[in-house]
Amino acid sequence: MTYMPRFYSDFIRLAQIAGRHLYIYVASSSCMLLRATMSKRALSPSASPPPKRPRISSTFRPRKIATADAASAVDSEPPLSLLLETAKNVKSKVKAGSSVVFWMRMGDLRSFADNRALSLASAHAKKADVPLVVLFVLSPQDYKAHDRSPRRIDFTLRNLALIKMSLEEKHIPLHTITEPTRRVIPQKVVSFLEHLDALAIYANIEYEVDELRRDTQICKAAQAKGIGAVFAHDKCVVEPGAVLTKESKTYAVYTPYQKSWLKILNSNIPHFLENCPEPHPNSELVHTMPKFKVLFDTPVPESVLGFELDAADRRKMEESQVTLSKILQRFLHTKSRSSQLSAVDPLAAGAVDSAKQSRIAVYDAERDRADKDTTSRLSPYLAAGVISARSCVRATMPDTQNGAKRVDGGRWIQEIAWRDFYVCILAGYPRGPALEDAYGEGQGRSNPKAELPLATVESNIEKWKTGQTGFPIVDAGMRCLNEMGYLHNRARMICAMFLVKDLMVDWRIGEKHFMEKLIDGDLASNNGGWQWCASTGVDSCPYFRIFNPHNQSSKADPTGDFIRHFVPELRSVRGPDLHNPSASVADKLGYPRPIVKHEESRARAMRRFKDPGSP
Ligand SMILES: Cc1cc2nc3c(=O)[nH]c(=O)nc-3n(C[C@H](O)[C@H](O)[C@H](O)COP(=O)(O)OP(=O)(O)OC[C@H]3O[C@@H](n4cnc5c(N)ncnc54)[C@H](O)[C@@H]3O)c2cc1C
Repeated sequence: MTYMPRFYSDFIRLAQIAGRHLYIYVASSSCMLLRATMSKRALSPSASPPPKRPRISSTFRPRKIATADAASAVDSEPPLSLLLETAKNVKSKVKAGSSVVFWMRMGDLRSFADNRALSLASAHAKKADVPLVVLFVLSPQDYKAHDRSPRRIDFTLRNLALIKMSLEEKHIPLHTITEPTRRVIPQKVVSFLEHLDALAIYANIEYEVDELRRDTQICKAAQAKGIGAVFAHDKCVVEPGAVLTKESKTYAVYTPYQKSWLKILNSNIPHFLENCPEPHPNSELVHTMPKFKVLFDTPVPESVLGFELDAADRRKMEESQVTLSKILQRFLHTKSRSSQLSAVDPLAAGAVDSAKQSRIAVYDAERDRADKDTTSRLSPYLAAGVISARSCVRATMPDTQNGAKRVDGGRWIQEIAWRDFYVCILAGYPRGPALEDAYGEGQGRSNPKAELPLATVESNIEKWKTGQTGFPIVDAGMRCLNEMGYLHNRARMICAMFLVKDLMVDWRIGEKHFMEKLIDGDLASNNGGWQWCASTGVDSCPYFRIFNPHNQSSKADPTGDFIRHFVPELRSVRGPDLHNPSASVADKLGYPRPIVKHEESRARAMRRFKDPGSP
């Protein structure tokens, strides 16, 4: 029996307006969480009273694991193919209309640069000489189904508020709907299209199963009413379906995928790296048309019920205004600094330019260090679509204007390809790739009851979540995640593998916890990352590769600064003790002793992998 993963129910660049820079939310010095660039939260300038905030029904229980029936339904009708087929299949004649609607989603929060569906919608509106309207649907049930973190929701709202203002400079309204019952979203959207007498709706594709099915429904309903529906690929550099094996299948192994990805990308750079034009402004007359005028007045809500930030998180939000391109430029042109932990302000003063020693130039050698700013820290922006993956790749091609149009495929570009890879896996194997359950079906990985009482397992999970395991690198990582909503990749791997292999806990528990905390939470990457660590996913780490947290600690944090920052109990400790404190040091400093013995748990994991069901 194969494991069926979750049933996928499912900062801002405001680049330039009228010659002035708009700003993005950025990771502040204390937190990846972002604060509005204004003294007060950047909300719609509207004077309208805030709309009633809908509740998520307490009876709403999203189905997390596919049933066999649901899985075979997904297999027989792959949702992405279904949507693409439906979108092609225009049966009725597209009627005349008086607007074009672009439906912005959580993953394409950019109103100016490089948004494919937005550009297409704008071109259509201009050609038809009708106004362009931007729609955003807030769906708390979908957020619950996807374990969205309040941080990610808050980030979305703050970005939306700024996008609304920037679009208004072009006389384009952004209308926000909050819909508490997700199953009615298709009819709500189609009614909105009818109300606006829309010619067509445009959106970038969301690759999760429920979202694809929802879009297929909308597509059919819109077409039946003579409204065009266009869904564009925008999330990836090379879209799902473009990189296939010789047998026309989605790759399940990264290395050949990445080679093929690079070849295909280089074979048609103008297409894959197209810089989609900004939307054209609407005529100012749109403000005099009652149907459109009211849309300018819809405020962006300040929060979504059930996803409010707690007071501590709110306090951590700090102001910071920078252009997003600056973060990227720093990564491309300045040296990494040990004064810069992986989660502090990516734009703190003191960066030093260097062509040979820039962070991207030494990325291959340094990327696993969590005690320096070795990586780009663009993931929150990429996950929210504030920056496109295309533009990240373009930025590494400085000679493009001079005619050298090749992507070099260096290590950092390979990470962007990993992101694409996981999206392809989600789209190509929506019920999950046919992989063996690492511990054997029915062994109850969330409760390895053969050995441990449930209470012990639950207590271990709690200690892992709160960073009280007695393994400094794991605790630093988990506390960083909790405090910042962001974690360095190597630290994610160490924490994840510890949960799965040392504590023998079902990786899905960790996957959910990460999603609920991360500001860059993304189903494809998070699920892929977790399955990699659990040795269950595509091209995952071999089961016998079990990180020793102490050894990993000295590699990921050779200076010890990362641990000392996030585990204040150990701030006075120097040398190897920091990575593996003795019982007497731990007791003296009030730091917990290790909750498991790594060598024993390693041996147990090996036994269980080789012989699922063994104690
Ligand atoms: C258990 C686990 C969970 C993860 N969950 C997420 C998640 O929810 N969202 C998310 O964006 N990434 C996730 N990752 C991947 C990775 O940890 C982050 O993308 C990375 O740490 C972001 O930091 P950065 O922007 O500085 O990355 P850089 O090293 O600068 O890489 C550039 C970009 O490439 C992409 N990327 C890099 N590594 C990976 C990877 N292993 N898989 C997929 N894409 C990658 C990201 O978009 C990243 O921003 C997870 C990894 C693990 C092991």
